[in-house]
Amino acid sequence: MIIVRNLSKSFPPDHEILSRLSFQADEGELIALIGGSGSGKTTLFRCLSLKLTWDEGQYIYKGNDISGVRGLEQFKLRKDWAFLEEKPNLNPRKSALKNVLSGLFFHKAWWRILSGTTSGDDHMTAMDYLDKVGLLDKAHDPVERLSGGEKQRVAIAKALIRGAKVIYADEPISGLDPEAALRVMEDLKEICVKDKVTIFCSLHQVEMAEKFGSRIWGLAEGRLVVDIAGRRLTQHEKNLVFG
Ligand SMILES: Nc1ncnc2c1ncn2[C@@H]1O[C@H](COP(=O)(O)OP(=O)(O)OP(=O)(O)O)[C@@H](O)[C@H]1O
Repeated sequence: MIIVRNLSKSFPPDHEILSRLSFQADEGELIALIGGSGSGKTTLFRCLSLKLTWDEGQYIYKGNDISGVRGLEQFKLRKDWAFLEEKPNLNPRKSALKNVLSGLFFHKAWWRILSGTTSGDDHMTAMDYLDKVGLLDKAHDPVERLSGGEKQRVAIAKALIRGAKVIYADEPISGLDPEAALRVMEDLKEICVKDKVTIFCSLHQVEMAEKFGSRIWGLAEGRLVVDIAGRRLTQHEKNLVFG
């Protein structure tokens, strides 16, 4: 589904962050990305979601070479992708339901956008996605009253209602208590398996990567030093990633 060859990215004046990365990611995979602080995990996700331009490299998505796409083509592609930030990008004063529905903005008829109305079908679909992430009973609560893990799960439901085929989750469980972290990871895993969404998930906790990753990538000094099927890492592999 995604093939990348020789992706490089530097920041001025001469700070190379990603160095000739090559990999493949298939539909329905949960790729757990581990690496020390500053190893380039966020930069990699921002490059893959075309939020950052690439210095070099070839990018194949669903069989099409999208290296260097711009403008409308880039906009269309980005509709396939969702970016989950460590602090979810939600409107705190609006309800969980309204936040999920806002994911449909680009799918709505113009008159519904202007009138601020929602169809019954959209409403039911949003409720279905909230149910999927276990938040049906919080649908009408303002997001500012939800816990960190619940906010993250609202963001997941919003990504799903948009029809995201690929989700970049940048440290989605950072700062969550163990139980909330587990629930977020279980939701992400389930949508990989059931909805065949491909998820890239950066994590600081190696055990979470081992438990949930169908693949584990390790990034160190701009290079992909580990690329294995999900399992316990050997001490040697941990040393490669964390030094
Ligand atoms: N816009 C930018 N301009 C210059 N340098 C940047 C920019 N964005 C990131 N960097 C640098 O790139 C390096 C990698 O940053 P990045 O945020 O990708 O790392 P990370 O692995 O996600 O780190 P962490 O785990 O701490 O979040 C860091 O040294 C950072 O300072």
